[in-house]
Amino acid sequence: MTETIVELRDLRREFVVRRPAPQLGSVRRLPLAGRLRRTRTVVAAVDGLSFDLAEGAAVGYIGANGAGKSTTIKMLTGILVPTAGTVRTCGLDPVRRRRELARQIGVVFGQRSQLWWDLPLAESFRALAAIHRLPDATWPARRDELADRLDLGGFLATPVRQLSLGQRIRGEIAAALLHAPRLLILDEPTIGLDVLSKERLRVFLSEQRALHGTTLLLTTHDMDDVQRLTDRILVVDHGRLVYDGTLPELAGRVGAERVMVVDLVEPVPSLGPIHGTRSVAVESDGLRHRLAFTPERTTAGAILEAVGRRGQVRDLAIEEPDVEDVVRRLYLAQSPRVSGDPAAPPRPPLPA
Ligand SMILES: Nc1ncnc2c1ncn2[C@@H]1O[C@H](COP(=O)(O)OP(=O)(O)OP(=O)(O)O)[C@@H](O)[C@H]1O
Repeated sequence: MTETIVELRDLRREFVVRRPAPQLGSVRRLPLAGRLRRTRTVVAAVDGLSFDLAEGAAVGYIGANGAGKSTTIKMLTGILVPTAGTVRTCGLDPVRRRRELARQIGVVFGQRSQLWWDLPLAESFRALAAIHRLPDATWPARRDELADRLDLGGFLATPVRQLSLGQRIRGEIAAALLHAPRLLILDEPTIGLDVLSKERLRVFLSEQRALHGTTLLLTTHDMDDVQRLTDRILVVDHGRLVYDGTLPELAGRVGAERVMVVDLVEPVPSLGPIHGTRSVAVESDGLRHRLAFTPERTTAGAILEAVGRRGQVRDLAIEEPDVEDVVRRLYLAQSPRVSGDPAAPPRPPLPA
């Protein structure tokens, strides 16, 4: 049976903020503070989250800026104490058993470093091996494997402050994996990386998962990361879970369309109505047609057959829905507060 590696129940974390204007999110007013008469408000950064992660899963944790992703990660890893609710990571209370937990998880915050800035990368690895009490007989081989897979061999003697961003992030990931954690949490790991570095990192993470069964929890604004690395997404909005399922299911649910691009042998200015489709564009004087459709209303096969009756098809491609657009649609459908009513209660989550 698959083990549950992360378990959240009604998890809540509040922050007290002082500002004059009412804000988005779940807000409870406290008495006015001092003579400045500034309003003290309590913001629920995480507002009653419940979900489980199964060991071996790869999960994208996504949401807009300020949705509560980092706050959740901090509670999962024992950095922040929850205001209410419970969290268990690897079966442990992350705050009370933070040290024990540290041996079972690896965490990478894209914008913060766990490496020693002035030490060569190799020395950081040595220090981490000592902290995790890794046996001398095994950890150097693990380091070498990671250095090889992450292309770090040439930088082991370089002080961390002299590494490029991409080299440092690879170093951070090697450091987080040195002790072979069961759970790897990545908070915006590819932020600021160029296209090639992002791609290399994704290949590496997929390999690690396949080789070691490492559970992956990823927060990112990069939807390519989500698409390439995860098989389940959790979408959070104002500290609440608004979707739990797969990306294709979500695309279907919010009515996101696929687009069939058909190239014809001879130009046809208009294909006329084709059941279940909408003409998005006619290009190259009628040689290329773009037809939007949802899998609920018709199939690619049926469209192709209908197009074939109107002209000879030379080539075709199907463009999947833009993931950013899918998530944007979910946000708009889900949260009336996004469209300007701060007091409106959030709608219940879409069922998975
Ligand atoms: N220490 C803090 N004090 C006050 N408010 C905080 C604090 N940390 C977070 N918040 C607030 O809690 C909310 C959630 O923040 P959080 O950093 O978890 O969001 P996020 O989803 O990780 O955003 P981003 O994608 O921008 O990193 C925000 O409104 C933020 O301003």
